[in-house]
Amino acid sequence: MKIKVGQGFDVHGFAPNRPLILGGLEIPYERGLEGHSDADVLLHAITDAILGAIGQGDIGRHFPDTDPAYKGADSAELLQSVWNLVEQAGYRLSNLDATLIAQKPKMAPYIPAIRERVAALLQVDVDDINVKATTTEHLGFVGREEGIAAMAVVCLLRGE
Ligand SMILES: Nc1ccn([C@@H]2O[C@H](COP(=O)(O)O)[C@@H](O)[C@H]2O)c(=O)n1
Ligand SMILES: C[C@@]1(CO)OP(=O)(O)OP(=O)(O)OC[C@H]1O
Repeated sequence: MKIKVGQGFDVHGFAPNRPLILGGLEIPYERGLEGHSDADVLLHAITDAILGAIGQGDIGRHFPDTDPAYKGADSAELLQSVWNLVEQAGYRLSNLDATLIAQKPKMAPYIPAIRERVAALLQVDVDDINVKATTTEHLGFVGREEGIAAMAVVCLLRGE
């Protein structure tokens, strides 16, 4: 059996008058994240982890932030198009683990729905998806509530 592992990391700064989109869901909060797309920092980290696992570079190579086609893009659609590459290459998901690094908002109430949403986007078992959150104990840009970071690790399998 072939095993491939990839990791992803992304950061977006907060901006006023934007919805906060995380894991493909709108999270109730007073500010959203700035970006060329919908700025879904969690799905961007997951997308980069998947691209890393299959040796296909990064999200910016596939969907450049200079391309007007991706202005306001739905990051869920970007993730699904990258997942198609995984399936075409004959890989399936072993498991995916992601961390949201946010001082605010409190993510715990939304984590189950985000897990379900990510599993649905990839058409995988929700048990193979884990999403968690941590603060930085008020330290650094996250601690100053200037933005949100996300990390993800994915493990893909091919063959028996
Ligand atoms: N934005 C966040 C950050 C954290 N949580 C939950 O709180 C727990 C404690 O976080 P610490 O950073 O103080 O270790 C963490 O394990 C998460 O369950 C959260 O819901 N939203
Ligand atoms: C998703 C893309 C493309 O719209 O734009 P952003 O929303 O700015 O996100 P980022 O994580 O900076 O990089 C990937 C981009 O190419």
